[in-house]
Amino acid sequence: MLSVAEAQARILADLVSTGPELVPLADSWGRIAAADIAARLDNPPADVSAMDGYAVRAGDCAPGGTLSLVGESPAGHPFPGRVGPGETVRIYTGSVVPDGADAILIQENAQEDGGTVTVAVPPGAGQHIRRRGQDFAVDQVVVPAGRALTARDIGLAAAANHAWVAVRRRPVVAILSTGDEIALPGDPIAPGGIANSNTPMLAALVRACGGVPVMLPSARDTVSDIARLAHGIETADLLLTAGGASVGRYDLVQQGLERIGLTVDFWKIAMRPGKPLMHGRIGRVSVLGLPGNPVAALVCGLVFALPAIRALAGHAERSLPEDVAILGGDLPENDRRADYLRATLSRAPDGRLLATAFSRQDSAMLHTLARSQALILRPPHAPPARAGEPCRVVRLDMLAI
Ligand SMILES: Nc1nc2c(c(=O)[nH]1)N[C@H]1C(S)=C(S)[C@@H](COP(=O)(O)OP(=O)(O)OC[C@H]3O[C@@H](n4cnc5c(N)ncnc54)[C@H](O)[C@@H]3O)O[C@H]1N2
Ligand code: MOO
Repeated sequence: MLSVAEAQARILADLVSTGPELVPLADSWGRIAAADIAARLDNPPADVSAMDGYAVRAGDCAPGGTLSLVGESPAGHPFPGRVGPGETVRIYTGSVVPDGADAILIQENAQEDGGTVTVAVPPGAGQHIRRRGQDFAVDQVVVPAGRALTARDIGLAAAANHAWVAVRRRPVVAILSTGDEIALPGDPIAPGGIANSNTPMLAALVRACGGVPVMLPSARDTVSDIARLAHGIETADLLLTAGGASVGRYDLVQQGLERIGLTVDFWKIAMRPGKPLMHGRIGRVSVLGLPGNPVAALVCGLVFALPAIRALAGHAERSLPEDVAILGGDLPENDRRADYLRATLSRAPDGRLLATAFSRQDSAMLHTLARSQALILRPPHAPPARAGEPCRVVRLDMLAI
């Protein structure tokens, strides 16, 4: 069986990011920059005042001295002249500093009377002046390609004079759940039936990764129904299936998809939950066959679909947030499958992060999954571990998934 790292590498190996599209800057939140965004101007575009007061020549200012007021520089209306010896110009926060001036005398430290300004406390040279380009300079990259735009990036790109930005097209991810027993949530559940939790859960995961989920109707456990529902999948960027991945008589996802051209890259990995994971391709579309047990579907979704969707979306950051914690309880020796244990997080008295695994790790138990703040990572063949020992965790509490 393949290791988790090998499986991840093979899934990512041939994924190509989607192409760019232009969107209005204000609509670009959470989108992935398709190219570096470079400043179209210096910011500030000129030397400007950081305070309301008077533009002066610092050398002319002495306590009790007077200056002659020769004009005004309101924001957006720069003073056209020059501040000569013994002169000053009224100025405001954000206004352009006139030529000749080299400091701002704040108005609390001055007294204006007619055409004269009396200095109470002189400013130091350069004081209260924001220099041209001190925030960023023209042509400087302010948002690098591959970054998911935040509100702060949008403010920055706007300041850099961009109205539109090139972002990656969101990858379209089709989701196909299989199983005679599954019904739409809210519908009557027949005897032996179960509400379909995987499809809406995976759709939310896709959306959180920056993709556009397309929820296909669920397939019955027949080769023909699976092939029928996945027909035409070539227009998607990725197909996620859930269920029918294991070895039972009715686990028919591979056979169903083979009818429409699936070639399998690998099947089964050394991971718990998630052993029957399958990866393959139908034409240009990558296929991830997730196990049906909902916890296995979601954990495999995090470990394999998340980096794949982020790669398709052109996201520079593809890995899950990890941390080191100390174990809140003893753990037994592990077998050959990498284990992902649902756990809560708290703080030990010394402030260290404490990860405590739920006692039951059945991969059908969604309630413990929803309550988990972390997944404790147990490498294959890990020896028994005692409470207080360090462990690696995936920080589910840092993912809005
Ligand atoms: N003899 C063996 N049996 C199993 C093995 C094995 O190696 N040998 N592997 C086990 C592991 S590990 C897993 S995980 C499951 C995966 O099975 P499938 O992917 O074939 O999933 P199903 O059999 O279709 O369903 C499993 C379970 O999950 C429920 N389910 C399925 N789809 C949904 C859905 N959309 N929403 C909610 N619940 C769903 C389904 O009713 C089953 O209870 O196989 C083990 N068996
Ligand atoms: O993926 Mo299965 O859940 O390992 O039980």
